[in-house]
Amino acid sequence: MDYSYLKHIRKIICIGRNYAAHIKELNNPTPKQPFFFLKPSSSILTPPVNVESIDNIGPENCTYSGLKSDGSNSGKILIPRGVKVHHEVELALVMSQNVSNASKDAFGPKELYDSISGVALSLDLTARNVQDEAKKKGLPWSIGKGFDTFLPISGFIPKRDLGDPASFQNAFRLKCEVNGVTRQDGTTDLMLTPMHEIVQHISTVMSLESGDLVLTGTPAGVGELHANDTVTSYLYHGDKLLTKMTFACAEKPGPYEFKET
Ligand SMILES: O=C([O-])CC(=O)C(=O)O
Ligand SMILES: [Mg+2]
Repeated sequence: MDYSYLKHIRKIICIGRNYAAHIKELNNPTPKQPFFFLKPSSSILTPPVNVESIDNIGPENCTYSGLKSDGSNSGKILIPRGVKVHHEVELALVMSQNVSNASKDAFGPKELYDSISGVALSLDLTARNVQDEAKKKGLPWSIGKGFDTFLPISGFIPKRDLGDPASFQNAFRLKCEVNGVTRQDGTTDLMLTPMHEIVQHISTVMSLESGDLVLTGTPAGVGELHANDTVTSYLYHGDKLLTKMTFACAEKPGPYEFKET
């Protein structure tokens, strides 16, 4: 697995509410235009070297000291005290070109395809009760989305494995299982805003730079993760499994505890 692409990230942009059934399950309003938020690169977590070793990775190793020289940062998903952590499986785009202030008529599926080097499978982990409080109080989502280990992400999948620009939008299926039970299973043809429009829109606000990641929103079925759970996600292109990743969850040691104020 190639994680070296993670060393070139300058920002991680995540689209919210891009699948109708997920909007409905959280009783959220449908956005009139795409909205997005940022996740810090310190939340990156890569899969363990082999799944058999998963039980041997202790949560004691819970301070972040940067990515390893190969771009990896393997470990467990850490559940902060008092936090309801939700899994959100998402397709991530890996940008390979700068896209700045693109206009709608000049940026279609082909331009999107030309501006990425490939994709990755990701989990936009969300501290749902922290986010709920932030929503209620009109505060930012940075805490709810940004804890360490809140961006489990796969190795790089180059675009040569991904068909042509015309079929790209509808080609993927995302799945997430917790302890062997399927929680999320959705296809990218269900996105409310297609990927070329997402990137075009983002670029009118903040320019996308080579290396940036764009997470494209989650399908329905989000749910809670607890310490000792095992979460496995899958990314398919048509019927072909592109990648699969498995993580264990553990309580996060240290001083943080969420209490609604
Ligand atoms: O937290 C949320 O519900 C927004 C979001 O990231 C998504 O829809 O993928
Ligand atoms: Mg999300």
